[in-house]
Amino acid sequence: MIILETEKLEYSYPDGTKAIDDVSIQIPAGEKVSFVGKNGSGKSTLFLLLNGTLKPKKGKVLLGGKEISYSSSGLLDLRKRVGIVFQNSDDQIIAPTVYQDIAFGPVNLNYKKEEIDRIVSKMLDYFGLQSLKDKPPHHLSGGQKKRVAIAGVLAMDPDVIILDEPLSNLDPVGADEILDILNELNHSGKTIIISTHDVDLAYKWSDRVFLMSGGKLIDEGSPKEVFSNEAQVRNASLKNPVILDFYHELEKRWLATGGQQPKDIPELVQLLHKIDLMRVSVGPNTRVGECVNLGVLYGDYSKDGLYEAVNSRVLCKNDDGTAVVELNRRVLNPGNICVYNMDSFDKNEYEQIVAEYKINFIGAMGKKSKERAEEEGIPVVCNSGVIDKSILNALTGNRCLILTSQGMVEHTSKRIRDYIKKSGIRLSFHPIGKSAAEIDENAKKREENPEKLSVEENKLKVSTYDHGIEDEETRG
Ligand SMILES: Nc1ncnc2c1ncn2[C@@H]1O[C@H](COP(=O)(O)OP(=O)(O)OP(=O)(O)O)[C@@H](O)[C@H]1O
Repeated sequence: MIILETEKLEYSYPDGTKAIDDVSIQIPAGEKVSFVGKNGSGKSTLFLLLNGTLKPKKGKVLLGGKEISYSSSGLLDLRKRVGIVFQNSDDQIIAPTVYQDIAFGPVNLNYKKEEIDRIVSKMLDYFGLQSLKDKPPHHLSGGQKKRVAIAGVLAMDPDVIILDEPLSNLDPVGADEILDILNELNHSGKTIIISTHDVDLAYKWSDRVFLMSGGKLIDEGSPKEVFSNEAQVRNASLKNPVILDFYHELEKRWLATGGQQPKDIPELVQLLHKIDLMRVSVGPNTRVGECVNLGVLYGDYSKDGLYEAVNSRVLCKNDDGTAVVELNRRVLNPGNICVYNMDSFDKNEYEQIVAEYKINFIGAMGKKSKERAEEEGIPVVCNSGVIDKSILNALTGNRCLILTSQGMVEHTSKRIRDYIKKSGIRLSFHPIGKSAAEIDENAKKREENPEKLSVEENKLKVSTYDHGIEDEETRG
């Protein structure tokens, strides 16, 4: 179903700058969408047109197939369904306290006081802002302000959330936290639209990419489709995702299977060629004929098992400090990955799992899971890029545990099962704890038989998002 679309949209600012030129797009409900383009390509203007802040000079904006109305009631309804988070949080946060700012939307929608309190309290909990609720928003850090701005939009329970450059000015961990939130919201059924110049983010994160240049839409499709057209990406004054550049260099040197488009590091690792000779850096005192230990190797060649390169003989040494070595393999068993739903955390169950699976690597995903893990004194060693890092750790024989929230169990399990299926590596994977196992079982059924997906199961999927606000009918 197409939730938001434009037909031949045009917009010029009063000074005559044509910011949007003949843009027709269709955004399917429930997708993660990125608009990518250099500064001034028209992304922010388009977003302001999508939520009715600007009115087009020509063309239409349609929500759920209906042209939007610019009457005050039409705009109120539109903004309830399509929320926008501005690039600069200071443009958005206007109330004297965090609480009042988050309450702003529900107050304007004339909700009853108890309903407003309930919604705001839920948002404060979800975004980890309870302790800051009475603070003036301009005293907050950039990451905290961004969370307040998103909470304020989410308080109106929109179907579509548009975020202009949501990660700009955030540190890497803060950026990962916002991405975790966006993924959770998307898994609860929300359509998430972002703008970014960060091609690596757009390539890895999105279901669909729209490429903008000079106010026009110049390409669209899956990230793999859009970023396979290097000339078009250059035309838009952008660069290729780093992972693709790196892969192309490996491909040229016959070090990786050609003609593919790895999306992340685990996918890239899977494409590495099996080689028996390797050029490596060695210490100044290493001599030809001696043996070196290279550590654990994996990738395309490890489909029949991981191996460790030990006692690899140095065949020749180069002036630049590198040497060609002959690999000597010792087969290793891959490790395993467990996924645990922190929303139904039970200390006894958790301790049993850690002991039974001999867990030695723990990652936490999502704000709430991270906080709960901290409260429980769980020794989390990884809290960003957790899925990829767990796969890479399991490949080197480690036994990993991913702590996440209920809404993310399905996504996490799917990513890991997809990796196992594509790579053929016999990593063992366990969604553990009763609720994680159930969610994974339902997801598997849906994947095997998508047409037969029952209404009940669909509902279950949406209801796994337990932080959202209630349905229309329960409002005052
Ligand atoms: N209020 C305004 N008045 C006149 N021109 C404007 C105004 N706002 C934006 N523009 C112009 O419209 C064009 C599109 O700007 P827009 O902000 O939509 O681009 P963008 O892709 O969001 O850029 P950025 O990545 O820098 O945020 C630019 O040429 C810009 O200078």
